[in-house]
Amino acid sequence: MPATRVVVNIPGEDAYNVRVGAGVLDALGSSMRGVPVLADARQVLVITDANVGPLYLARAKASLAQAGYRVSDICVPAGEEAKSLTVLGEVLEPMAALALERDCVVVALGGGCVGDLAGFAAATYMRGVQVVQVPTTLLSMVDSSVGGKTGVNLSAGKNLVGAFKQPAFVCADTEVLATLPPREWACGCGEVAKTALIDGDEFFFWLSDQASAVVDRQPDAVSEAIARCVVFKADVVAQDKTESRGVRECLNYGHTLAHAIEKISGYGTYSHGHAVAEGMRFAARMGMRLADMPVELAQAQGQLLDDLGLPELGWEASPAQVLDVMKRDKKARHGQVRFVCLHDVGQWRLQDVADGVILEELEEYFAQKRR
Ligand SMILES: NC(=O)c1ccc[n+]([C@@H]2O[C@H](COP(=O)([O-])OP(=O)(O)OC[C@H]3O[C@@H](n4cnc5c(N)ncnc54)[C@H](O)[C@@H]3O)[C@@H](O)[C@H]2O)c1
Ligand SMILES: O=C(O)C(=O)C[C@@H](O)[C@H](O)[C@H](O)COP(=O)(O)O
Ligand SMILES: [Zn+2]
Repeated sequence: MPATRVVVNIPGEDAYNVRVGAGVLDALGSSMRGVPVLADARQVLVITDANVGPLYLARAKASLAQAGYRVSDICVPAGEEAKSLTVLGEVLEPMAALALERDCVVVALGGGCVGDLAGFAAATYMRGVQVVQVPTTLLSMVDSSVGGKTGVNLSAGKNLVGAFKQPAFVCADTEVLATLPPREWACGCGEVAKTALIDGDEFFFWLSDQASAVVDRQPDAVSEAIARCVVFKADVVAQDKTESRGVRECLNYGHTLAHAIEKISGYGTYSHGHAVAEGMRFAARMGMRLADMPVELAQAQGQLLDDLGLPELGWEASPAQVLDVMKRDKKARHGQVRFVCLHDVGQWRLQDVADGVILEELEEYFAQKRR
């Protein structure tokens, strides 16, 4: 299957390409030379993690060196451990020690954790240098590498510090997905399902039909799922780059509970995508109670998640603690938690939910798990 290209054209930003295809990693350097803001750069810093580095760093570096870049690299811990202020410091100090100048380029080679950390390092080093995202997980190809949200976690909650920093280029080599463990595959499917549900009927029915092909990693289905997600996300971000116009919040469907699950259970216990899937199931409770979500839609969503290998999670916490963490969510206003609720596929609204209602629904949700 030939590589595909999606152009992300956000007002006020340089347009950038998302290149998706088998083997595109080997053309990373030459592709970057074709991007005007990267063409004259000399220094490249590749940031990767302890799992991805041994698998793909040599290939990335060879391609970059062949294109004439002087390449250094830094390896960070795998997973959420990398998304901390401590690790951010452990990246920024060596950047200065390497004497990287303002025209250097940071290349994020890894999943969403590397991408969020490296993007934030690029946003802050010398007040901002270019970043190229090279996503290596399904989740990062369908979601995190595009749109410019970067950042790290605080002990109070997920992604509580960060910056909007659009990449100059995104290089998604679908071949590297072959080494992705099954848990991480399902995790990516969580964000694919989210995107289909907020996009509309066409994507939702396609995904419902193709769920087993996606689970089995059939190349055509996987490439199509990635392309559909990127096209949709690019359109949303182009309308609302900084989530300030009431459009981008849709990408947060399922995330109100998801981020609470991730924080309370200890980052990394449940993957982000599994938490998002659970969060969509919980958001359906809110949707049915407060936002005209038909029960049939909640059932269809549940079926899709089951079919994608995302069963309900067996986690538990005190409702009061969950509510407390939810109040740190970036969608909350004046202490009021707000959920993205669906009233049809592709039709959503941001719903204020009273504390008492959240507590009641959490009680019932946990009670149902115990039955
Ligand atoms: N910025 C955004 O818009 C955005 C969007 C969605 C999610 N996120 C964030 O992304 C993070 C999750 O990203 P993720 O699911 O990619 O997790 P991740 O980065 O932790 O990667 C998952 C695991 O797979 C390993 N891995 C990565 N690529 C591999 C490969 N090709 N072969 C073998 N192993 C590989 C990693 O080392 C890690 O252990 C969360 O922190 C989430 O908050 C950000
Ligand atoms: O790009 C966005 O916008 C998203 O909300 C995508 C989400 O999948 C992603 O998890 C994001 O990091 C969540 O953002 P946050 O602002 O709630 O931290
Ligand atoms: Zn997410």
